[in-house]
Amino acid sequence: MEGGVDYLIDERKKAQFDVEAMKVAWAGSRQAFELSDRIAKLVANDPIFEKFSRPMLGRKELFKNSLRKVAHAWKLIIDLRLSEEEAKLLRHYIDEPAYTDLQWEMFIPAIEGQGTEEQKRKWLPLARKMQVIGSYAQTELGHGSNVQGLETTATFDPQTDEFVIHSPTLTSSKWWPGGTAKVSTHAIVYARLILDGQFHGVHGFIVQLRNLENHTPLPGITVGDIGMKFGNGAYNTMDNGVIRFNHVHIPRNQMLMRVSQVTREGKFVQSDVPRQLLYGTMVYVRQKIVADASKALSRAVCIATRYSAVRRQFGSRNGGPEIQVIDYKTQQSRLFPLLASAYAFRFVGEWLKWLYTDVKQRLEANDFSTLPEAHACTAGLKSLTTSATADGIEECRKLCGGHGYLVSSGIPELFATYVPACTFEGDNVVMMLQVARFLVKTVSELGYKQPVGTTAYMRRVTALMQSNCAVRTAEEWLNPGVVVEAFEARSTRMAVACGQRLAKFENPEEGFAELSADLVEASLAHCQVIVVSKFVEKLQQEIPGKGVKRLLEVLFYVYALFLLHKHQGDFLATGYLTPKQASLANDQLRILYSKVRPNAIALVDSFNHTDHLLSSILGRYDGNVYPKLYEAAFNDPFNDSDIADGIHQYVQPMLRQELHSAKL
Ligand SMILES: CCCCCCCC/C=C\CCC/C=C/C(=O)SCCNC(=O)CCNC(=O)[C@H](O)C(C)(C)COP(=O)(O)OP(=O)(O)OC[C@H]1O[C@@H](n2cnc3c(N)ncnc32)[C@H](O)[C@@H]1OP(=O)(O)O
Ligand SMILES: Cc1cc2nc3c(=O)[nH]c(=O)nc-3n(C[C@H](O)[C@H](O)[C@H](O)COP(=O)(O)OP(=O)(O)OC[C@H]3O[C@@H](n4cnc5c(N)ncnc54)[C@H](O)[C@@H]3O)c2cc1C
Repeated sequence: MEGGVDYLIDERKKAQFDVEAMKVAWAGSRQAFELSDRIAKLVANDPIFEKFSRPMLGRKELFKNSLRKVAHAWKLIIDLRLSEEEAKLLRHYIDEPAYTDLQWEMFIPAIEGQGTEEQKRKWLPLARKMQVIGSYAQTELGHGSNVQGLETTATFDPQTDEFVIHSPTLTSSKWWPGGTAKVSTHAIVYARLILDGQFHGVHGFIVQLRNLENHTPLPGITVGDIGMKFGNGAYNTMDNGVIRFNHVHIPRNQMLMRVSQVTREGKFVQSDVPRQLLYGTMVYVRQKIVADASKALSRAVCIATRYSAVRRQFGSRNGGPEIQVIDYKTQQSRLFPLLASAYAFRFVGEWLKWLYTDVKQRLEANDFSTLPEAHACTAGLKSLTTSATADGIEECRKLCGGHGYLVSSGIPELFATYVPACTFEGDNVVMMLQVARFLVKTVSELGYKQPVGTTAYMRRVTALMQSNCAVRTAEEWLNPGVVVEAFEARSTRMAVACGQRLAKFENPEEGFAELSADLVEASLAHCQVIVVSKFVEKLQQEIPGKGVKRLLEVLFYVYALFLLHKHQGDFLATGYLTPKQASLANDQLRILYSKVRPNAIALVDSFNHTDHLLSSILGRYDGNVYPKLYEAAFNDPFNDSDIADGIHQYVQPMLRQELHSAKL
């Protein structure tokens, strides 16, 4: 048999649940499913959005092609009168990082969150109609994580009622802002506010970068691209830029002034709004990144699962077919936890979106009480989900053996595009240290203040510190209460232990720095409590469709017990579990894998990914892998001719022993 078509047809027949209903559960609602299905097909059927050849293009061609796609998408948005939600889905399915990501996900949200009503009235309509194109210029050559360490200055000139934006050093050059090198006409530039020689913190300023008529940089602005990034194609469709300002004047009313204001006289006015709101755009994007993690992980898992069902190695009996690699327990123990993680991240992403919407409404009404919790959750979950997704994509590559390394598997480009998510919008370790600050504070207040929100479980600190797990059989692990309590006890014990060790330091900041590696582990444990609990909350809702809830329960246990197995050192060291109980959890995990196995293909079909989005021969819906791999090899432009450029010049002289006289 040449291809794998028959394997996937048989696999689909094994499903023990209603795949169409699972698609709805994955999408969140029937309406969400229909919307995204419609937009996915719109993109897949439009030849302008073709992306298979992307990794073969040179940088300039790649970039120009990306500009063409954006322009075509904008035309579709106008012609088809797409809503903002549909337009966002369109960008997602086009699947190409571009300046519009910054426009819609950073520039506009920054003005919405940090601008005054007057500023919003002026700038938002222009930006929403794409009459100005904006980016987010915070990071500099010398500082990214340490925002308070930024060096760009914004000095108020009372004579002209303007700010003077200046890059005083090489390291103050803005470095990384996407969309900036070649496209954006404006940027939100973060700079140190200087009034009458005094520093008043870092603030955001709307700075025009280019002439709107001819697109040339304005006087005093030096701008360019920072160079090729990791991987071919991938993030190289984006023009990440460097900007240097030489005393650039902007009107006073272009400082984003919701948090603090500068008066005509040059006086600094601090409103009741906390200064952390200046970081609000990052909170918004971190939440988006969490919601997006399941999309990226599910793509890789879909490819690896379909291919694992097609691929056969060893074990042929009496000349019969060999074993499908998906039937190897080792393959299942690597693949199925990732499949379960995709579902777990989907549900926690949905919850975080809800949390963010709630916080946003509160902030608009000047209620800042839930901001610290929102910051800790978005920072921690951004770190947890992106690290797990990046590692998961790479694991999927290995699960596909040698063919996974081919660009046509779709995995290398997915990995290269995804992996910077571990760094941008806050380095993942730096983000976990923010969670650690929040946890340390929570633990130190336990005696007199009831923890709320995602730390509410720590109200039961005494029970969680003293009681131990009661599981006696592998079957007893199939109880959501038992599983969640194990995660809560481990997290509480790790956080309290950190708190006790910190208390021994005279200088708390010194202690925090010394114990930071342990604090990051405690923060991860807390974030895992959130993911596990939100999965359970999802299962408590009504989930229609034959067998859908049962399968989601199986995936929940796979996710949680896999984590328990992976981190069993923590569970044992904190004394909540015995080695016997940890081993029983692992026994249960093996049983769960065999429950996932017949449903594996149907579970990845439920993501409803089009072949266009996957852009993968290994992950094709029809499983027709081998003929298509063979065909793609010979369609590669490198195979246009049997004799490659350079053969006559460099190889033939060697073969003929004529290298001494060859012109090299
Ligand atoms: C492939 C995935 C695709 C997903 C698609 C999504 C959309 C795509 C859109 C665009 C593509 C991405 C482009 C990338 C853009 C960028 O990367 S922009 C730059 C991002 N930069 C960062 O994230 C910098 C990280 N650093 C910081 O956030 C901060 O500097 C800090 C590390 C938090 C430290 O700040 P600072 O020194 O000022 O603060 P502290 O003294 O530590 O803390 C003071 C108190 O403030 C609290 N805090 C900090 N941050 C926040 C916040 N954001 N909100 C609320 N509160 C905050 C902190 O906890 C302290 O509180 P405490 O005093 O009570 O302890
Ligand atoms: C593809 C991409 C797109 C980007 N787009 C934008 C954009 O549009 N706009 C923008 O402004 N920026 C953008 N950035 C920049 C990005 O936000 C920063 O790179 C990021 O915030 C990390 O900061 P850094 O580079 O300074 O890392 P660093 O902080 O220098 O990190 C280096 C190492 O130091 C460690 N470290 C740093 N501080 C601490 C600490 N306190 N404790 C322990 N360890 C620490 C980190 O964990 C890391 O291992 C982009 C970056 C990338 C890769």
